Formats: sequence, structure tokens, C-alpha cells
Amino acid sequence: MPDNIVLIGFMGSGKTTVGKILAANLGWSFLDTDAMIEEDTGLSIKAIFAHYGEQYFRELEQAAVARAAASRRAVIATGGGAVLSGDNVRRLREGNKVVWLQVRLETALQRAGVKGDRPLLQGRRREEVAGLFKRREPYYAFADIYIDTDGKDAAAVAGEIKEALKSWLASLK
Ligand SMILES: Nc1ncnc2c1ncn2[C@@H]1O[C@H](COP(=O)(O)OP(=O)(O)O)[C@@H](O)[C@H]1O
Ligand SMILES: O=C(O)C1=C[C@@H](OP(=O)(O)O)[C@@H](O)[C@H](O)C1
Ligand SMILES: [Mg+2]
Repeated sequence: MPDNIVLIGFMGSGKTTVGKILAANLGWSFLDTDAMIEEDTGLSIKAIFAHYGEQYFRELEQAAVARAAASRRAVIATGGGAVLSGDNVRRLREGNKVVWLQVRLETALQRAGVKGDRPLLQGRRREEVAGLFKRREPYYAFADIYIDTDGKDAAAVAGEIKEALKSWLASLK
């Protein structure tokens, strides 16, 4: 079994930040599909969206997901839209534990809205982002475990994931 821990959830739910902490904590490697894409192309996610569009980004993301899912005992942070693809979902589920980092829209916007590096949040009215948030919700529901991240710092969220997966982790040893 590949036995990876896969983090899914909306932009700003903390996948990248929590994933790094959890991986360090477990002594596992950490993969972030956005970082893989940026390394492969030498371009930022923002530049890929701006110059080539979302569709091309999704193709690069599909390749990154396939590569990440082929690893073993890694913590994998996905991009918030990776689960829109059925192929990605199939690969991410197979032999892994999938964790949905849940977040309120307001919190997600506070965490992710300011940096300007998320093309799907930039220059969008609040109602548009609220619509996207609502449309995305059902795509995360297939996760094995749900963790609410509101009001918790990233280290606490990582600790909660470890606790929720305690017996599974013990069974690996
Ligand atoms: N639980 C948390 N509490 C407070 N801030 C957080 C938390 N998780 C992440 N952050 C902050 O929110 C921002 C977005 O987090 P990030 O890990 O990039 O989210 P994602 O990868 O899900 O889009 C970062 O600035 C990060 O430091
Ligand atoms: O939700 C999305 O469609 C996206 C989420 C981003 O990743 P994070 O969820 O890590 O911010 C990144 O992949 C891209 O900007 C698109
Ligand atoms: Mg991220």
C-alpha cells in the first residue's frame, strides 16, 4: 500500500502549512502539488494561470497528482481544485488516507486572500468566491476524515490529524 496522507480542502484551509508540519512530525516526506508544478515549469501558479489559463494548469496538476500519488508514506498537500477531476480523486484515494481540512469562508479569505497568489480569489467579488466555496464543498466530502481548522493554529491541526489517524499509523509499523 502507498499509505500516504492526502490533504484536501478549500484555498486557505491550511493544506500546505499543516502538511509540512505533519510530515516533519512523522518523519515522512512532504509533497505539495502546486510546488511540484512550480518546480517543473519554473513558473509561479499565478503566472501559469495568467499566461496559459486554468485548463492548462489543471493538466499540469493532473500530472503532479499522478506523480505524488505514486510515492509511499508521504504527506501530500493538494491544490484546492485538484479534487474536481475524477481521475485525481481515484489516484488520491487508492491505498491512502484522505483528510479534509474544513474552514469557514471568512477564515479562508483572511488566510488566503491577502497574498495575491491565488488567481481564483484575485479580483473576485465576495459573492463570487462564496459561490465557488459552495460549489466546491461536495467535492471534498469523499475524505476519510474531516478536521475543522477554525480557531486552531496549524500545529494543533497537524496534531489532530495524527490523533485521528493514530490506529492506522500504528498499524503501519
Ligand atoms: N490553522 C491555521 N491557523 C492560522 N493560519 C493558518 C492556519 N493554517 C494555515 N494558515 C495560514 O494561512 C495561509 C494559507 O495557508 P496554506 O497552508 O497556504 O493553505 P492552503 O494550502 O490550504 O491554501 C498561510 O499564510 C498560513 O500561514
Ligand atoms: O482551489 C483551486 O482551484 C486552487 C488552489 C490553489 O492551491 P491552494 O488550495 O493550496 O491554495 C492552487 O492550486 C491554484 O491557485 C488553484
Ligand atoms: Mg497550498
